[in-house]
Amino acid sequence: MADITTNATIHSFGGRFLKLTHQSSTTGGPMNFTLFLPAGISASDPAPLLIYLSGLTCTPDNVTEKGFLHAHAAPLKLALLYPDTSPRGSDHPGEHDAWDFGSGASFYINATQQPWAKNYQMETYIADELPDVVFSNFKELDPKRVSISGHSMGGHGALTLYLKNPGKYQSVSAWSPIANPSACPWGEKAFTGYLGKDREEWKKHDATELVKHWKGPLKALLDVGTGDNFYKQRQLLPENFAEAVKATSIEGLQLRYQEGYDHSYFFISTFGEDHIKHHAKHLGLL
Ligand SMILES: N[C@@H](CCC(=O)N[C@@H](CS)C(=O)NCC(=O)O)C(=O)O
Repeated sequence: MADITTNATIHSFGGRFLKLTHQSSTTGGPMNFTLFLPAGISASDPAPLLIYLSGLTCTPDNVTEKGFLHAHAAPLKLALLYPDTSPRGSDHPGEHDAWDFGSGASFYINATQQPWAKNYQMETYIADELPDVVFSNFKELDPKRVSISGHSMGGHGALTLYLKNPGKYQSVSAWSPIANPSACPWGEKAFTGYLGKDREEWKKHDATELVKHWKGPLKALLDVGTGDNFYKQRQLLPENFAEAVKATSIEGLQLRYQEGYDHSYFFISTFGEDHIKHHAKHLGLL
């Protein structure tokens, strides 16, 4: 593990969290991520991997400490990868001033506008570089069985990476995803800053637009809380995604509205078991 630093090893539910840092060639600096390795996996019996992309303001610690996804993943021998939400080593003008843009708010896209284009290359980082680093260093993980999930901005990341890369992920799930970023204030701000003003470019990074071109079943589980203030403020727009799917012949979307639940990790942890089982089924564990 020459190019990865282990900052902490934490035992939980029979497995281990590894809090790790590596030097990324894609983002040009140090990147943190956390890996959960269940007990009883080995190079001869490798575990599939579920990637979880976090939401605005988060580091890998929020889900590690409050998501409890690993409690359900451990007995199924499903490994979990929690990447960071943006590069951390830079200091562009305004990068740390707002909680919904810049650090902690990459939107998991490759920025084309300066200065962000220099290192906010999170799509390539999450889709290509980080899995390569993980699978080359952890032979107890199976590179052929990978699924993706996320929360809020991370739900947008999970849906768009799944839709942009047919066959790369076995299944997708999201809690409270930003499902139509071109049409909500968070997405408009981020896409203008990272991609510029051309709304045609935005469509390439918007799940509600991308899904119109999807072929085959979706293998998607989405949960949204009806008590979520960001849902009420029309930042998430899952209904637009559902309408886009309905206009096609695509099957396999499970969109559930959970009465009274908010945007927090109380919501994520409550439905974590359902999401883990959804992925476990598509990854051949159930
Ligand atoms: N900072 C924002 C809230 C940001 C927020 O809710 N972030 C979500 C993701 S979109 C989150 O998971 N926050 C971290 C946490 O709850 O642990 C505010 O004050 O309204």
